[in-house]
Amino acid sequence: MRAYAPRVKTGKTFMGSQVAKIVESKNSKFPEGTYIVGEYGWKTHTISNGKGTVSGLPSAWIIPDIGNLPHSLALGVLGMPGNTAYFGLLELCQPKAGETVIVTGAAGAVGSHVGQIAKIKGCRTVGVAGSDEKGKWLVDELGFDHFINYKKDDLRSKIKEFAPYDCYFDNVGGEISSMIMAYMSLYGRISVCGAISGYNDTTVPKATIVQYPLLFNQLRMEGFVVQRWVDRWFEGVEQNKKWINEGKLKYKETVTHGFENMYAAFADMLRGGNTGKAIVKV
Ligand SMILES: NC(=O)C1=CN([C@@H]2O[C@H](COP(=O)(O)OP(=O)(O)OC[C@H]3O[C@@H](n4cnc5c(N)ncnc54)[C@H](OP(=O)(O)O)[C@@H]3O)[C@@H](O)[C@H]2O)C=CC1
Ligand SMILES: CCCCC/C=C\CC(=O)/C=C/C=C/C=C\[C@@H](O)CCCC(=O)O
Repeated sequence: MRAYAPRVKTGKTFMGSQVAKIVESKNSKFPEGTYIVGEYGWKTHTISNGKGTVSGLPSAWIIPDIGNLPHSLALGVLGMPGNTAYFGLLELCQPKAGETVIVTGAAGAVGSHVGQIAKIKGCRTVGVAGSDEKGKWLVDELGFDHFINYKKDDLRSKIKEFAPYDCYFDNVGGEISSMIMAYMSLYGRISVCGAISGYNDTTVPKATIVQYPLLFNQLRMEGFVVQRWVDRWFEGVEQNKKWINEGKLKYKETVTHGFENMYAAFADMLRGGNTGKAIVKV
């Protein structure tokens, strides 16, 4: 992925987070047998001094008591993507009951979670994703009110049909986002989470002007990286766990088996092959 390439030099381990079991320890804070989340990259085994990583997240962190839920959720709905949805939506968009929230990348780990939090908060929710199968899951199982298939539908007319939007949670950037911004309400809020539509671009794309809607509708647009809320990390995890246990928050994992299939799983995720969180089980 070209956008990330400057952070990953040739010959270095590729970035990634993992759930791991501690098999041997000389650190009493991380006893043998405990399950942790660590940002160790694409590895089968890691030797760690237990200190934080460059990202500033509380890495490695011991997975809190999650009852019978699978440990892999600490990579998704009970981990970094879950907190991205929780803080990125609630802090930046501040959705209120009765408002309309639109989210792109809606069937992914972050997007599917964002739409459900919006529903929990009493909002009308519109999801944008790349297949009708994903749309069916969003509407029939997760309770989204509307779905737009950006690969098939007449995008602008669909965006217009469900408008205006009080909140836009942007996972993809690019032209879809420019279009959505043209259909926001007065004082709408945009949380810029990601720009996956451009991560593999080889040239700097030309952009549609977003200043007009920002100006005339007096929108607020703010980017974030989830590390911003590192001090409140376990607030997010605990709240998401509570919603799962109350049956208000559902999740899906797309699981690939085998370390040797890591690259294929990663490339497939970029092409939209995953629904919910993409996991590789080693
Ligand atoms: N700011 C932050 O702190 C964080 C940001 N992120 C960002 O959030 C976004 C979602 O991450 P995550 O939930 O983990 O990933 P996802 O699980 O959503 O997987 C990526 C999805 O993106 C969609 N996609 C791929 N290419 C395009 C495109 N050209 N246009 C529209 N959609 C596309 C695909 O679904 P489809 O079938 O719908 O095309 C694919 O399944 C990413 O941009 C990621 O970088 C993630 C974590 C933290
Ligand atoms: C450097 C250019 C990147 C281009 C995309 C930028 C932002 C979007 C994005 O994907 C942000 C991701 C943020 C990730 C945050 C944390 C991870 O690095 C560590 C996760 C550790 C964990 O507990 O899971």
